[in-house]
Amino acid sequence: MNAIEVKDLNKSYKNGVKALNNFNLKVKEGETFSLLGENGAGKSTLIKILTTYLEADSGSIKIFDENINENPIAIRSNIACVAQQISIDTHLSLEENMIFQSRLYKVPKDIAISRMDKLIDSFGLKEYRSYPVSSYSGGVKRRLDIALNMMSNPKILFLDEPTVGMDIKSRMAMWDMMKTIRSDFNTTIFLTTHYLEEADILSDSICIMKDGKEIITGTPLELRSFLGKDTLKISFSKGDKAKKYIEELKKLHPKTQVFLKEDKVLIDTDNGKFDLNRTTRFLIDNDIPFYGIEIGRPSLEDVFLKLTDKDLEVNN
Ligand SMILES: Nc1ncnc2c1ncn2[C@@H]1O[C@H](COP(=O)(O)OP(=O)(O)OP(=O)(O)O)[C@@H](O)[C@H]1O
Repeated sequence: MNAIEVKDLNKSYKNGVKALNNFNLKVKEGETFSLLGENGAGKSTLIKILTTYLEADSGSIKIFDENINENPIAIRSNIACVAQQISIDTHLSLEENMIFQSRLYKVPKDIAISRMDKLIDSFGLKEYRSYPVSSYSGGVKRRLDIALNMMSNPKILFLDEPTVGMDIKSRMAMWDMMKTIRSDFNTTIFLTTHYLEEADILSDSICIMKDGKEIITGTPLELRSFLGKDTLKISFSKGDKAKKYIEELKKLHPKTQVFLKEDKVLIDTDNGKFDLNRTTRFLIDNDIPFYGIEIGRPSLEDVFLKLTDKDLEVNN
């Protein structure tokens, strides 16, 4: 079943900006879905519409097969949205916040207590249970905020850039938490992030959007294979050495893209193994002092940069 199904969604603001332009999307139940796009692509507008804070101009949205406009109150009780600004009361402890939240959602007391225990246990938050939330770091506060939002047992959890500005240790703790939400609670996660590595690690599906349109949706593997090519990477001791030899490498690979990235020359290739062999031979035969040569698959970042390139036509 689809948790979310969006068809031909349009939204323009009063200033004339068309934030969503015939946007389409499907998110499957139980998956972790990441929405990627440059600043201004329309991600926040979409989340605001999906969480019923904003109305679209046209198009349709179904959340678990229910039309969002027909019963927004029922929809709201099935979703939770954690924005970048935390909603947890920092004067209270996590436990006090959770009990308060359960009352807001009219969760019976015994269910609320067992749910709270399970959440605290699953997320490894015991040490943060009883002290005021204000006593913890920003990264911990954000994890507590997510735990709090899980008290209503949402079917879909929207996370808007949950790790922005965090150090790597806090980000990894947050990733563990998201993996636990998926595995222990079967909650569908709808994530926006600017960190491609994060989307790659966590997502079942990724949608890249640009100018209010979906450009591509697929698994991280499918997106990577979109470029369909290997990249040959030749490392030099310094950037100026790479610069010195790039012209010769361009002559060896006249039909593909050969470009400089710091102290490396990168070459797109359709036949990695063949080009690896002949390029290595060329470097050795011509006494070119390289450090190393390797072939690799394009990263998600390569795909993202290619697809969101300002000069690229969007054909949907
Ligand atoms: N309230 C508003 N009034 C007018 N224009 C708006 C409003 N909110 C957003 N926009 C415009 O709509 C477009 C999409 O904005 P949106 O915030 O949805 O993008 P985003 O992908 O979330 O960007 P970011 O990654 O920077 O948060 C942008 O051009 C933005 O300037």
